[in-house]
Amino acid sequence: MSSYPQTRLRRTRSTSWSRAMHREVLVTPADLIWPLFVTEGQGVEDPIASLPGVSRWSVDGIVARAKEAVALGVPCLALFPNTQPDRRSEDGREALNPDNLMCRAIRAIKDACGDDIGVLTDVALDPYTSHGQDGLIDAAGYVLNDATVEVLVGQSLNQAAAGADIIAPSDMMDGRIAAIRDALEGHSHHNVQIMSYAAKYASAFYGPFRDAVGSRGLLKGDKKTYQMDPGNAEEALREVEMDLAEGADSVMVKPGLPYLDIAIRVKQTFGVPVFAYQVSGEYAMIEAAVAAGAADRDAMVLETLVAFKRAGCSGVLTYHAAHAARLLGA
Ligand SMILES: NCC(=O)CCC(=O)O
Ligand SMILES: [Mg+2]
Repeated sequence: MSSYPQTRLRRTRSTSWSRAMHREVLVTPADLIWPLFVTEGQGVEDPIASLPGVSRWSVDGIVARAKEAVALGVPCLALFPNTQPDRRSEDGREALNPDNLMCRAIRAIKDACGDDIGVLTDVALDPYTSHGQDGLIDAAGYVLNDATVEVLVGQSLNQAAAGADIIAPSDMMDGRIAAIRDALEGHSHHNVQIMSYAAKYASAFYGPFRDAVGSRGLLKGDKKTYQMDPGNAEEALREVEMDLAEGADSVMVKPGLPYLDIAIRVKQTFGVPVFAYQVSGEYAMIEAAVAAGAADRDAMVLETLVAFKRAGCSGVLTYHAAHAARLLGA
């Protein structure tokens, strides 16, 4: 009888096989990039209180995580060093040391896993500076753009020489992608990619990360003179456009879930590979909800990841990567 709808969208939802058949986007382990924190020592696993379930690992433990990632089908790791306080300085020069923690971790992973896994390395000075800012500062504490870019170029070459596959500048200085691309080409690192943290916002969601790399207590002030204002979206498109013109292979939006509108706009405007960083505060929110008995971790993690895919992302940096890959592989 015509009082009933001809079109019933519930029809295709009525069974599990049909839902599977009509699903528009899927998450697979290949969509995940696993951020890992490296610390000094041997056999060290150092849990991070504000990121329950996440630890800093010494280089041997990082290699074990890399092998775990390969087995799980996770294609790439993102490395962050917890630099010892006595190796931090005003100018962050430890970033240029070919034997720094980061370079030792890159070499160890590449020795153990070769091209079975990609290594993405963060370029910015905050893990190396005594003031916790991402660049060099003047007497007033202002982060200097061009002087910082020069150091970032050296940091990038240092990481590429150690075997990094993807250089990921997270500093938000202007012009650094062109400078780094030029230097990589000049040193025959033609196939070293650049994933630019193109639209990185000055966010309240980074707190646990600063604990993890040991910069929270050091940081005075904020990063609002270089990271983006959360109210801006048009500006994110300009940031992305510039970084692509300067030679970025892919771009990142960060944080993740609160900025999905930016991810989809970048994808629809430029059609390039877009990645999102589900940052430490987002991870901590999920874990806090689970600890409070308010959420089902597995369902929530997978739902957030599919949201990134729906928003056009090629992949997601997430501290839940190994857990999610296990769920997806099961
Ligand atoms: N450059 C990397 C980060 O700042 C990560 C932030 C986070 O996970 O909170
Ligand atoms: Mg920029």
